[in-house]
Amino acid sequence: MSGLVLDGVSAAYRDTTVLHEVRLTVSRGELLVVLGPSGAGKSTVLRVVAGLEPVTAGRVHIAGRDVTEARPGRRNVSMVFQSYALFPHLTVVENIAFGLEVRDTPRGEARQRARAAAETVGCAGLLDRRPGQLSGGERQRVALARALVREPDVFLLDEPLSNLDLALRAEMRAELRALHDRIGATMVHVTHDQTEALVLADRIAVLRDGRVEQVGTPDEIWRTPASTFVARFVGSPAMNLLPADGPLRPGGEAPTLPDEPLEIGFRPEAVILDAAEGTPATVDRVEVIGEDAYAYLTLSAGQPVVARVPAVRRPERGATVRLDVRWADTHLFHVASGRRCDP
Ligand SMILES: Nc1ncnc2c1ncn2[C@@H]1O[C@H](COP(=O)(O)OP(=O)(O)OP(=O)(O)O)[C@@H](O)[C@H]1O
Repeated sequence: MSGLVLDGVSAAYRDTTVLHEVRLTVSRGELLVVLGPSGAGKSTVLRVVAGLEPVTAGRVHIAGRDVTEARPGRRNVSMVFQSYALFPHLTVVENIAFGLEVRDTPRGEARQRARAAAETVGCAGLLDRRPGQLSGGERQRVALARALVREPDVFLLDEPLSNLDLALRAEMRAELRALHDRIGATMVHVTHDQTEALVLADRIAVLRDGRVEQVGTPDEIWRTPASTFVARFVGSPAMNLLPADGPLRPGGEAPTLPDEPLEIGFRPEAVILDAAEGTPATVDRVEVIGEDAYAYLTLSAGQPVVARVPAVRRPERGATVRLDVRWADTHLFHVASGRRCDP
């Protein structure tokens, strides 16, 4: 059974449509990450599911129930925000229990369930503190416990890790995944961070200008990006894209190409730098990050290419190198539509 279905959902702020017929199905117990750049409409997807914004077209189903017209309080979803939105004057246990108490759960029971939720997310030692006395990571746990305690049909997480520093973010990411696996909850997690999406998700929905560009497992998104947009958005540095009739002729067995303008995509790690028969390129800049180096090159016709090489074998700035890439490591896209071409 589906945990959540968005069936052709459109939404608008005043006269501006920001979601265009979004179709998404999240299975019960699945963790779907909605990934996209700023302004793509990610938060609006969550707000529509939570009932905080009306739809202008389409239907929303939660746990098999059509909730398109239902008020937020009747949807049984919990939302976790980037800002945590904890009440500063309440203690941790009061913050967690709050949502139950306003729904008339007897106080004793609410507190007991709050303690159990705090236990689940690892903040049981903080129950009597107030939010001002907590670190960012601890506040995040409390916000998660508060969402958890209501046993919602769907968890909606809006960039919940983006206020944390890099190390804590990686740690909380792993914990969030473990929490998901433990409680088997249906979750929709919004982020613009592709690493977070690749690590966390069962499936990723890439959103662009209010439209779903591709939905797939992290592996599918990485290995068979459906468009140049997805290809460039997922991966850092971004995938290289060159005209197929340009100077770079990949090596190995060539596919039969359709007779229309195409782009060849290949990731920085697919570039071979010291190929005997390769295409000449100039090294503009080299960045070393630990064991890896990224060489920023320009081909003779002026196109930029990024190559990842072991730091110990990095070329010198200003040097001329010969680069190659194997057909097997390339992706093809139609220039006109930007969509993937699988010849
Ligand atoms: N209350 C509002 N009134 C008018 N326009 C809005 C409102 N909220 C968002 N928008 C617009 O709707 C579009 C989608 O916004 P949304 O917040 O859903 O994007 P997002 O992908 O979550 O972005 P971010 O990653 O920056 O949070 C943007 O163009 C934004 O400017």
